[in-house]
Amino acid sequence: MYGDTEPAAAAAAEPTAFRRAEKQYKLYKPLKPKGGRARSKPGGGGGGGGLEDLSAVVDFHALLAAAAGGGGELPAGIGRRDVAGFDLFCFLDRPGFYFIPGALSIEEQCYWIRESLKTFPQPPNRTNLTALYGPIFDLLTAAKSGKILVEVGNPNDQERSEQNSDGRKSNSFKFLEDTEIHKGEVCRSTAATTLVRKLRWSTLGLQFDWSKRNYDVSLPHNKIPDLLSALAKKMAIPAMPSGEEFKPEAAIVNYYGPSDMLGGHVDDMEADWSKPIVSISLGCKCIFLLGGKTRDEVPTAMFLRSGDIVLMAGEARECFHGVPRIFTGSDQAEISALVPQLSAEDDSFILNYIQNSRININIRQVY
Ligand SMILES: O=C(O)CCC(=O)C(=O)O
Ligand SMILES: [Fe+2]
Repeated sequence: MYGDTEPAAAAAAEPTAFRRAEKQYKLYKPLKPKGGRARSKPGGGGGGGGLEDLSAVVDFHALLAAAAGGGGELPAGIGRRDVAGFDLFCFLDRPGFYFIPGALSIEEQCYWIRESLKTFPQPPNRTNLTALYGPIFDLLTAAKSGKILVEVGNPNDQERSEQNSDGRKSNSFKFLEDTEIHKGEVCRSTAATTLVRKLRWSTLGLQFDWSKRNYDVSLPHNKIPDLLSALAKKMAIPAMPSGEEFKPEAAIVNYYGPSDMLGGHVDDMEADWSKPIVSISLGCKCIFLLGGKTRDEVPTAMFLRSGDIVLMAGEARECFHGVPRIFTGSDQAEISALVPQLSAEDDSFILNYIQNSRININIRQVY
């Protein structure tokens, strides 16, 4: 997928402006010449190359710092507003898009990072792993204690295998200690730590069905946790039609590893686009692309850092957006402030995870 074409050449070959921007910013792994050692690509950016051109990426925190230093007019097209007591940025040509820099304290960020790994993937919430393994309980606890998810039972064994809702028999999986596994008996096994790394999304509240790209209200679900609901209601205020309160009914939690990206898309499965999507960034810094109503409009690139919140309502709901790039590694991820808060023994797995990952929680009113 990565690493075979120079970014500039790859970008130029793309048919739409959005795809060109995605190619421009995505992570290019070093080229591996046949039979030789990997070498860094000239001008290719990549893991630690540092040669890529990020000068066009809007950096709202740098704008804040410049303003605090008494200088710096805002670049053309960017506004800074006080809306309902929130100090936020917007783009003059993208009504309905709001950027709230540093909306969450370090303590709040750590709380939501822990919840994203510990509570949010718990059944009945579904994750990308559910289709492969069935419901997995206590994944984080299993990962912290080095457990292994093991397939138990034989599809032809009436007693041990379980029935799916469609009547097919399927094996079930359970966590075991390494010492409990008898080689030769095990069909499939995966370390819980690997599964956490493979976690790509989980859904809270009304469950989103990715195959139908719609909400499936018949699926069992819990309501959005009260604290998350309260946070979303508060943060949605600047983008809400006046006098109305945001009703958090569903959330998608995205988990990004170093080379993961989220392709350009529009979130159009909610009934009322006047209500915002409240989108929380946690962990490693990323580039977020905000385009127009077609992929042909050139998107604006901006950095999102841990604790930033983005709101998309009204016309901005119709705009293509995506995440082409995550910055991992201590100098680029910009998460050093989280480290002291996650330095207790019990948090060591989470600290290790978040140093190479970004989590996004986006909360929606569906009806
Ligand atoms: O990760 C992000 O910041 C954006 C996520 C997003 O657009 C989505 O889940 O629909
Ligand atoms: Fe989205």
